Amino acid sequence: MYKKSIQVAAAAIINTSGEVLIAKRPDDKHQGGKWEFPGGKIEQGETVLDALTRELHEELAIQVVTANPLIQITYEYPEKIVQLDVWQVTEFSGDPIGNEGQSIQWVAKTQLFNFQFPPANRPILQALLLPDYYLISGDFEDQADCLRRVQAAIASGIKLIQLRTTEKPIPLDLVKALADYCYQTNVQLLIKQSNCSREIYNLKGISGVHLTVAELMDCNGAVITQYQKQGCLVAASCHNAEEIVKANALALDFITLSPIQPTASHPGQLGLGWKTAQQLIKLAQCPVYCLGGLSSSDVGQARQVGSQGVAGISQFWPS
Ligand SMILES: Nc1nc2c([nH]c(=O)n2[C@@H]2O[C@H](COP(=O)(O)OP(=O)(O)OP(=O)(O)O)[C@@H](O)[C@H]2O)c(=O)[nH]1
Ligand SMILES: [Mg+2]
Repeated sequence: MYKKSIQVAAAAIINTSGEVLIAKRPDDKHQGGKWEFPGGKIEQGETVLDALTRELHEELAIQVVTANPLIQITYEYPEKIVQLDVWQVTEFSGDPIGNEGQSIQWVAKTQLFNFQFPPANRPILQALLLPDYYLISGDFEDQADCLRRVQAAIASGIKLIQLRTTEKPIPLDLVKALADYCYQTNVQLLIKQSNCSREIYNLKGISGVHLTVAELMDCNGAVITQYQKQGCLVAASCHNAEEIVKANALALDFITLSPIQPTASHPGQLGLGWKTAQQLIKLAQCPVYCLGGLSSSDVGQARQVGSQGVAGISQFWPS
């Protein structure tokens, strides 16, 4: 059956306290009664930013001053396909009002999950909550050294960490020490599924699991649902379209895409380059971190091609 596809510009408007503005959709509209990020259909001849500016003026009586791309999501509803181009609006003039009679509310980012949004919106909430950098742990000498490096990384502003070790299983003492520290500092710690036992995911301070590409391709939805029901984030490493399609089917919370540039750790392997990366990121229905041969100075470029930011080991792991 032919399904109509519509292009929509939507805004995560953020105030100086870091809260996000949400609005309630009228009961008689598609996904009526649910909360949304204000916005609407892109009209013929409009750029996304034109449409966003027009819609926010119509719906909220504000004028956009600064807006940057956040995430693009394509979602297939039973009756239509919606392509949402979501931008973050960090500066605007005027005081937002429900100009079409709709309720509006400022909400702390961490409270967004308590509101009912259309099903297309789940990745948008993740994109708002995830930071620009994803640290993948590198080599360390012993447990104390690992903890020291993680602490230094957190002190430098890192908020999301994947513990990657070659030891299987990861020593429980180490995981507990790291999880404790991450819990205290409000940092999200992900563990590789392959090298730990299930009980680890019940530890306070463990935020989720990162799947290798082999685990991703081998995985079924029931396993993922079980993790997500426990409140765990599920991430995976992807390198091509096939793997991204699998990550989409499993509704993962985020992925890494690599290698963007050639790296010393994979000699002889070409990088995807930014152009191919951009196409692959568009295909992904969750936030994507660019990985491989990048440094913190690449975060602007990474966001320009639609990704969440940059992941890395060598540039981010303290010595
Ligand atoms: N604005 C907005 N639309 C969303 C979100 N999530 C989501 O699935 N949608 C869907 O995207 C489409 C956007 O349409 P809209 O109703 O806002 O369009 P519009 O402002 O131009 O209004 P109109 O219906 O009067 O033309 C709807 O099908 C809506 O269900 C969201 O967070 N914000
Ligand atoms: Mg609208």
